[in-house]
Amino acid sequence: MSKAADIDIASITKIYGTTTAVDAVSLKIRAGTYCCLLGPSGCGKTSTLRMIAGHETVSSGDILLGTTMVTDLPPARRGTAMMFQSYALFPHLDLVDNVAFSLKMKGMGREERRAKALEMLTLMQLEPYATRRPAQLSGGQQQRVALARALITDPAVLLLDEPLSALDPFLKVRMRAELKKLQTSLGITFVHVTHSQEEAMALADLIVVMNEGRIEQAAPPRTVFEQPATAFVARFMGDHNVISGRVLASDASGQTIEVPNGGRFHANGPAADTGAPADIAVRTDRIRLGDPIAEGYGFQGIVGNIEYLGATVRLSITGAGLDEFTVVARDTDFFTRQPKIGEAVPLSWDPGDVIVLGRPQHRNP
Ligand SMILES: Nc1ncnc2c1ncn2[C@@H]1O[C@H](COP(=O)(O)OP(=O)(O)OP(=O)(O)O)[C@@H](O)[C@H]1O
Repeated sequence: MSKAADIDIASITKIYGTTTAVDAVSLKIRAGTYCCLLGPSGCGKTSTLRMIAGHETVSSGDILLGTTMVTDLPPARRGTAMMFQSYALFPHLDLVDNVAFSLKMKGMGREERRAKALEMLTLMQLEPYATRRPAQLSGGQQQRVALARALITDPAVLLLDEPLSALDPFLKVRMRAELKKLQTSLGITFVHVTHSQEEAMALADLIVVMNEGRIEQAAPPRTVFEQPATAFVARFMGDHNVISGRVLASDASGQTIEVPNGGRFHANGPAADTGAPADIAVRTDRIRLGDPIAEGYGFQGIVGNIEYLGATVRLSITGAGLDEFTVVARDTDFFTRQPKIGEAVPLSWDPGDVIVLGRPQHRNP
């Protein structure tokens, strides 16, 4: 296999007609990283991937792979390979010829390319099916053929566009583990587009959260989850309550934030201008039910809905001027108190559990 390569994306923009799909995105992906581009539909993640692959031209900006400027190189000369969402297998060719196809395009002789393809099929545990056609395979097996076909070109970077989306939930989890194992054993850089938080958390060393053509945060999964940089990231990753309001008062020790219908909350951290918009987040599993409330670090909420989930119970709460507020209580904590729908309950959290959210940073450090 080729040596893994750093990817250095310098302020790439993609404009389609009047739509700016990718807006001056800069990103460094270290060699050997499993990177997930994560975001809602239309945020620009596929366009970013396709520009790295060379299937889409950049409107401006540059892409460096290792020490090579690849911005204007055709896909086959970049050292990248792409695995498509639909797998794009040739229905009339057997697996060996499907996998060997790109070697044929490069002019490699029949025996040599078939031998290499068989080697790759063996790596993917598909050797017993080598003479079958794609339609005679399961979804998971077809996906492995598509992987074999991408990897046979010996790429430094594998680009994957929603590779698991066609699989049923059970297979998805199994193939996810196989992808991670493959990336670790090959040691090459994977860039994987997904809209699933769970998939990105399970796979990535580096999660790049995108929104409206920009990067909201690029960091390891634990950082993205525990220290979401922006309200968008906190909401998109889930399991956080975002409290949005304006700074009522502020000093060196923190801010008091007022929400539209009068609730007031405290956040430790840097001072901010009075009247400025301010967002904080508190994880849904960090809220205590029934304890005394330290002023500004909780409120009296009304239980709107209760969902029993087994190990935890999810409560939807209204009150204190907040539109949406969720508490995920451990089953034992919930059943000790057993609040009912419509009941007022004290909800509280520790000052250390407040995350002060900032503005999008657009690049990773
Ligand atoms: N060929 C195109 N022509 C015009 N607009 C396009 C084209 N491709 C993408 N777009 C637009 O660019 C924006 C970003 O699209 P992109 O496919 O990169 O997003 P995405 O995050 O991958 O979305 P999805 O998850 O739905 O695939 C969208 O508004 C989309 O409609």
